[in-house]
Amino acid sequence: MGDRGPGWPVARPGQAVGLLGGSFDPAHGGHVHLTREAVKRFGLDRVWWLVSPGNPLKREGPAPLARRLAQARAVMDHPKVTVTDLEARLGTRYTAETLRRLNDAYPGVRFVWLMGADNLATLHRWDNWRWIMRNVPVGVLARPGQGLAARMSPAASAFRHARLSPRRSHLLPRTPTPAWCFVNMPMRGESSTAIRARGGWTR
Ligand SMILES: Nc1ncnc2c1ncn2[C@@H]1O[C@H](COP(=O)(O)OP(=O)(O)OP(=O)(O)O)[C@@H](O)[C@H]1O
Ligand SMILES: O=C(O)c1ccc[n+]([C@@H]2O[C@H](COP(=O)([O-])O)[C@@H](O)[C@H]2O)c1
Repeated sequence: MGDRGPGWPVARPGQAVGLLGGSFDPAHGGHVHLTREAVKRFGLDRVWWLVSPGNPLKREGPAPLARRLAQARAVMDHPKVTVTDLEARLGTRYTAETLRRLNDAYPGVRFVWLMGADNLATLHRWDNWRWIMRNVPVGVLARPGQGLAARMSPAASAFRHARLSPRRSHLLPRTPTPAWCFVNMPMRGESSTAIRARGGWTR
């Protein structure tokens, strides 16, 4: 089974596992809400929060990984959700590389990449973003003020043909790739930037 080591999360072949990558600097109610909605709407068996060693596009480094992990675990308490430092264990920062490695390490597991609408709007700046869209189902969840930018984004245009209707969102983990689905949900305005700005978290 690939190169899994101790402390790695568990998943069985056939299970649908959502991956929410993020800086979580800090984690907040918006992440929790996104995760609960994603479980319901995409029919996920598990969600793993991949607490990033550092977003390759962000100039300023985040708070230390151990502190972000501990805070995320305190915020997210759900039997289907695991908060993990898998990317640090793998030595990856780029999502495409993480996904390749996880597909090798967990054969038969149906991974779904999860993200808020703001990330779809800038996905075309990510390393190997077309590979991600072609090889992994992507579930996008609404975020305040980001709907138009996401729908008009280069990634949404390039993969227009691969968009799954939100009415069929629960089929996403089993839909042949490329496949992505944008679902609306009651929106939550929390952001890590806002929390840091009001002094609720220091790096
Ligand atoms: N309130 C929210 N609603 C929907 N999605 C969200 C929300 N907050 C974060 N996300 C999504 O969660 C993932 C991880 O987000 P991240 O850890 O960067 O939090 P953030 O609040 O966006 O942080 P920052 O403000 O520092 O950029 C991203 O895909 C992001 O789009
Ligand atoms: O692979 C890339 O090029 C890439 C560029 C920017 C962001 N990402 C990933 O996107 C996820 C969200 O990042 P963030 O900092 O907005 O929380 C996180 O898993 C990052 O590693 C990935």
